[in-house]
Amino acid sequence: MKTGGGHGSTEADEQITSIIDDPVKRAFVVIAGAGSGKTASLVKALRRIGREQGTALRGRRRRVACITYTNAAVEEITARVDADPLFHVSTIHSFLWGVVSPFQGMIRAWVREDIDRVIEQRSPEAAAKYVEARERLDGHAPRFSYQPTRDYRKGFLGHNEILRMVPEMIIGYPRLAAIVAQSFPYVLVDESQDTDPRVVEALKYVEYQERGRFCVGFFGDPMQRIYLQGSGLVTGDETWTVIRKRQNWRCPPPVLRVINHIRGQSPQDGDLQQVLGEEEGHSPRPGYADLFVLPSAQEDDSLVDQVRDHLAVREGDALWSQGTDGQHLKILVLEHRLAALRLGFEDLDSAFRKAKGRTGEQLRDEYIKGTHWSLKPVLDRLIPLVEAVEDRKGVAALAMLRSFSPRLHTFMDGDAPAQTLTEVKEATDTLTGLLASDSQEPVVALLRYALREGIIPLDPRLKSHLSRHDDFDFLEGIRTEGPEPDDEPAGPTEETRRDRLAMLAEAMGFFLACPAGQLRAYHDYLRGRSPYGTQHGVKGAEFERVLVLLEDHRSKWNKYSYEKLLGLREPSDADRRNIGQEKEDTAERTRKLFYVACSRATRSLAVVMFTKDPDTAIRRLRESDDCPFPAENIHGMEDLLVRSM
Ligand SMILES: Nc1ncnc2c1ncn2[C@@H]1O[C@H](COP(=O)(O)OP(=O)(O)OP(=O)(O)O)[C@@H](O)[C@H]1O
Repeated sequence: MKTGGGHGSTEADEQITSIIDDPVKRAFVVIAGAGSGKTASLVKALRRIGREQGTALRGRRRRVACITYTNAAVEEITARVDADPLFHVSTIHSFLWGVVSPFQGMIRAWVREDIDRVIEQRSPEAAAKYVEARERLDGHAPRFSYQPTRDYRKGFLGHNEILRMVPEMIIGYPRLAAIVAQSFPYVLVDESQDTDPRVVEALKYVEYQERGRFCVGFFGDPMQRIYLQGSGLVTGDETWTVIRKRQNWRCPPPVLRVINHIRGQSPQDGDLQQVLGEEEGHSPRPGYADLFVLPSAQEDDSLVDQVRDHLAVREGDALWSQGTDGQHLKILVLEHRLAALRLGFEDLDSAFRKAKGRTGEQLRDEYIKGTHWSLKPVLDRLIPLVEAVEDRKGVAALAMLRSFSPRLHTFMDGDAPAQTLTEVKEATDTLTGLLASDSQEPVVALLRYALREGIIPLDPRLKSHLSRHDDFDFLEGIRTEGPEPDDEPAGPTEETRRDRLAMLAEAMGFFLACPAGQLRAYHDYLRGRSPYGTQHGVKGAEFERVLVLLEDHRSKWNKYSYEKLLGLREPSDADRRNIGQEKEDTAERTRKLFYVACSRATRSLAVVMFTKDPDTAIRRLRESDDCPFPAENIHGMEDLLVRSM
C-alpha cells in the first residue's frame, strides 16, 4: 500500500506555490496522473498557505477549505496538516451544508419548491407524504438538518438534496457566493474528477463573481473519473492556470509505457503523458507488463492459474503463484459478482442482488460495503469471535463475549448459575463448526443457534424474517439491540412501502438460506484478505503484482467492453451516437477503468484477456497501433511456459 510521506517539491508544486502566494487570488487546475502524488501536492499547498498567510487569515476569522471525496481522505489530510483548525477539511456534503445551514429561511423556500415539484410529478398515492410535508412546512417553520436520505416531514434533507440545493442557492444568490469567498478565501478540491459537476459549476461561479478575492484549486485526474456522476476534466477561462504534474513515482518503465499509451488515446487525458519520477540516488524499479490472450471457452480458472505459474517461473517470483492473501498480488475483476463466483460466495452475492429499484440499489450498496444490518451480527460479531477461537485467542474471545453476549451479561450481573460460563464456551465451539469455511448449514440455523444460546442480541429488523422459519418461538422476550424496522429512512422513491417490504423479505429469504460458510469467504474479501478486488474498488491503492482480468463474456455489464476498447469488436449504434455528440462511449468508459487498473502496479502487471478466437485477436492486437502492449509482450496459450507441468 501507499507510503505517503514528505517528498521533495516538483515543478508542479512550485507553480502551485506561486499561485497561492500571489496577493491577487486566482483559480487553477492540477492535472495529476496516476501515482503522481496528488495528495502530497495538495497537502504541500495547504501547509504553504498556513505558513505564509495563516496569521492574517486567523486574524480575520477566515479559513482554508479542503474538500475531499471520502471520510478516510478527510482523516488522512486532517492528520497531515496536524489537525490545525485553520483548515476546514471535509467531504463535499459537509462543506456545502456548513455553507448554507445558517440560512434556514432560504432552505425552507427551496424545500417548498422542491416539494411542489415532486407532487406535480408523482401519482397522488406516491405524493401523499409530500402533501403532508408541505402542510407541516406551511404550518410551522421546521429547522432543517441533513442525513443520508431525505425525509421532509421530519425536517431532513438527504445527500442528493444537498448536491442539488446548495449549488442552486449559490448561483441564485450572489450574496451567498460572496459569503463563501469571505469565509473561505482558499478552496482546494481533491479528486476533482469525481466531484459533482453542479458543485464545480457553483465554485466556478463564486470565482467569477469574486475574482481576485477567491482562490480555488482543483486537483484531479480526468482519466480516473470512473464513476458516472463525476465532472471529469475541470476547465476554466483564460485567467485560470492549468498545471500538469507529470511524474509517476509508482510504476516501473514497462507499466508506465502501457498506461501512457492507454491515456494517449483518450479525449480526457488532460494532455498529459507521464514521465518516470526519479529520486536522486534511486534507479528506476525493474518490472514488466504482459498481455495474455486466452480462450474464453473454459469455465474454471485454470488458465488464470497457468498464467500465474508461468510468471512465477519466468520471473523467478514465487509470489505470482503463491500470493493468495491479498498482500502481494491483486487480481482485478470487473464486477464483485465475478470475485464472489471465484471465492465461492455466489449465493450470498445473488441474494443481495435480486431486488430491483431503489431498494435493490440500497441492498447492493450496503452488501458491497458490508454494512447491511442483516449482515452485521455475523460480520462484526460472530466471525471475529469464531476467528479468535480458531486462533486459540481465548482472552480475546471472552472480551468479545463480554461486550455483546446477553447470556454473559446476565452471568456478570450475578443472575445466572455458575455453569453458564462453560455452556457459553461450548456454544462458541459449536458456532465455530457452524461457521467453518466449508459449512453448508444455512445462515438461518447459525442465527437461530447464536440467538437461542444468548451469544448475540436480536436486531429487531431481523425478527419478522426469522419468524417465518421453524423454531424461533423463543424470540419473544429475548434481548434486542438496534432500531425497529419502521425507523428506517424511506428515501426518495416511487416504491410503496409494501413493495419495499416484499422485496426486502424476498432478499432476506435468500440470505437466510445461504450456506453459512459463504459468509467466511465474503468476510475475507471485504477485509482485503483475498487476492481479488474490483477494477473500480482499487482506485487510489497500489500493489506489487497486478493481474487484470478482461472477461467481457462473463460480465453482465454492457457499460464496459474490453473487446471494443482494443478494437476487437465494433462499436454499437449507441456508441457511435455518443461519439458524435462528444459523450462518453463504451470504449472511453472502459479505457478509464483500464488506466486505473493497470496503473496500480508498483512492480509488475499482467493482463489476461479471454476471448472466443484468441489467435485472430493476437494477430490483430500485434498489428494494431491501438493496443497498449508492444507485440513482443502479447502472448497466447502456446507461450505459457508451464502448461504441461
Ligand atoms: N515527490 C515524490 N518523490 C518520491 N516518491 C513520491 C513522491 N510523491 C509521491 N511519491 C510516491 O509515489 C507513490 C504514488 O503516490 P500517490 O499514491 O500519492 O499518488 P496519487 O497521485 O494519489 O496516485 P493515484 O491517482 O494513482 O491514486 C507513493 O508510493 C508515494 O509515496
